[in-house]
Amino acid sequence: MYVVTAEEMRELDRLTIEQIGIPSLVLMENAGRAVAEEVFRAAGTGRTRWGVLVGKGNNGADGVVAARHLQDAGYDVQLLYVEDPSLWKGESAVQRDIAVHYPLRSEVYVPGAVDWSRFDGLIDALLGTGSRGAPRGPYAAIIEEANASGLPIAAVDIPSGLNANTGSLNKPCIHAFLTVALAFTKRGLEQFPGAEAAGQVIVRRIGIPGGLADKLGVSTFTLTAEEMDEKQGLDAFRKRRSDSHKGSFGHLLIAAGSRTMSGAGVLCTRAAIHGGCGLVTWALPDRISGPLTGLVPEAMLQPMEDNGHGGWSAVAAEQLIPLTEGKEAMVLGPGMGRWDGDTLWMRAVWDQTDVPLVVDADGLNMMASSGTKPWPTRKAPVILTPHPGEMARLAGLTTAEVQADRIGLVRAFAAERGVTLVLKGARTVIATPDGKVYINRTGNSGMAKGGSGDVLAGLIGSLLAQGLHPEQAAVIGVFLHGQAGDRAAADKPSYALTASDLITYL
Ligand SMILES: NC(=O)C1=CN([C@@H]2O[C@H](COP(=O)(O)OP(=O)(O)OC[C@H]3O[C@@H](n4cnc5c(N)ncnc54)[C@H](O)[C@@H]3O)[C@@H](O)[C@H]2O)[C@H](O)CC1
Ligand SMILES: [K+]
Repeated sequence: MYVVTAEEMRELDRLTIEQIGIPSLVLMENAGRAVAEEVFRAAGTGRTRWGVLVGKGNNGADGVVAARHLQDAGYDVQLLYVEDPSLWKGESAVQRDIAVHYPLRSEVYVPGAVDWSRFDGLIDALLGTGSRGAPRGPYAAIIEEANASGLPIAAVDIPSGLNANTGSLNKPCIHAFLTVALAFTKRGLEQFPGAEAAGQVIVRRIGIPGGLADKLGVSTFTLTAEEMDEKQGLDAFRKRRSDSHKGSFGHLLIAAGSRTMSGAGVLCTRAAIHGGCGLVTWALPDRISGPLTGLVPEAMLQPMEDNGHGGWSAVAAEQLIPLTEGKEAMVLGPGMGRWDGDTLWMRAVWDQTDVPLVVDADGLNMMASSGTKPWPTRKAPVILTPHPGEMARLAGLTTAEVQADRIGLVRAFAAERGVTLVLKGARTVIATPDGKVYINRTGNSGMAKGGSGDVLAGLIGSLLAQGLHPEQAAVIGVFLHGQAGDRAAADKPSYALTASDLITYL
């Protein structure tokens, strides 16, 4: 599904109206009717007294249309105009006049004077994609009162106060249980904290042709299960050739684990095996290889020169590099730890190997220690899998800055570095070097635990080793990782979910 910015949405509206010739009022009628249908679906015949909070722009006008349709369906509806509607222009004025003649009951909002107990629910039609900055004046006051009322709020297009492009919340911002996104979902509805403020997001067509988004070059997407099958080839990938042997599914090299973080290597290796690749070789410091023998019996262990403490510092890059021969991909980083000179070491591996490479955890930190200057584009593809903290170090930002506009950041970073980038966290985003961004919707808070990332790195490496394109490996890996978490969370409380469960449920 396409995910648009406020600017893209405005342009799509404009093209539909001016070039296709669908009048603005027709789009608005479709929008308001869709909102009414979804509110009716959610509230049924139990909660029938609805207040509609109406702003002065087109978002408010959509709300007036919704009010008409809800009244027709038998609801008791009251418009609350946030500003004096006699000053309104354009479509808003048209809808205001229709409301007078229909008639719909209306009043102008006076701060502190609304008896909210008259309502069973509210429709937020205050601000949409035309809003700028934090809600001001009476808009701010009515949002505060509406939130404080405790009533369920259904938002038209976006919750008022949400930054539609980044998902950050202005103060104040409506907290909705339902958001009816018009024509396309918006970036801000698909990233936290916006996704939380929006509640359930339902996208409704209003007459803007879907193909127009492609024409305009919209390149941000969410992926439904159906789209995973059809567009990302997940269905085809699941069908393993019956005349296959272990050599058919690739050989993955994993460089991971050290004395205090051996589990990262175990999880990564197990996830890789469960992800379907034919062979996995796990390179690890010699001292820990003994105790771990037999823990992952399906993998081959490659003990490396030990520094005496189960660490990697004695392993020359020249010892690791030849191990990539005959491998289809490599994962580097989970639980490796850090040591003096590790950045140069990592750079040597980067420059002198030509297998597709997944860099995670300490591998990313080694890269970050060289500063923010991009490393030369590798011959073979690279997938970086940072969490927000690692991303911050790579980009020379704070974690808060990373989280403030995840989509904008990953798109720019992936393009600049020529890598596929997986920025983890609730609603993981994946950016490709050619400027596409995918937002993942699977997964849950039970996965917010140490080890989840190691599983993801191993899984993506496994998919790369099986010959998937880096974009496909990253998108399918992230999707399946979250889906495994969702299946696990259906069987046990999310508190009790473990990274090992993710592997089981793969
Ligand atoms: N034909 C169409 O274009 C369609 C649009 N749809 C709906 O329209 C909104 C976007 O409407 P727009 O008129 O561009 O803006 P808003 O209603 O979001 O904003 C109204 C108005 O509010 C003022 N304002 C802006 N920021 C603030 C603020 N922070 N505090 C207070 N006031 C603010 C400003 O003057 C704006 O003009 C879209 O979301 C859809 O709901 C329909 O979908 C149909 C097609
Ligand atoms: K709104």
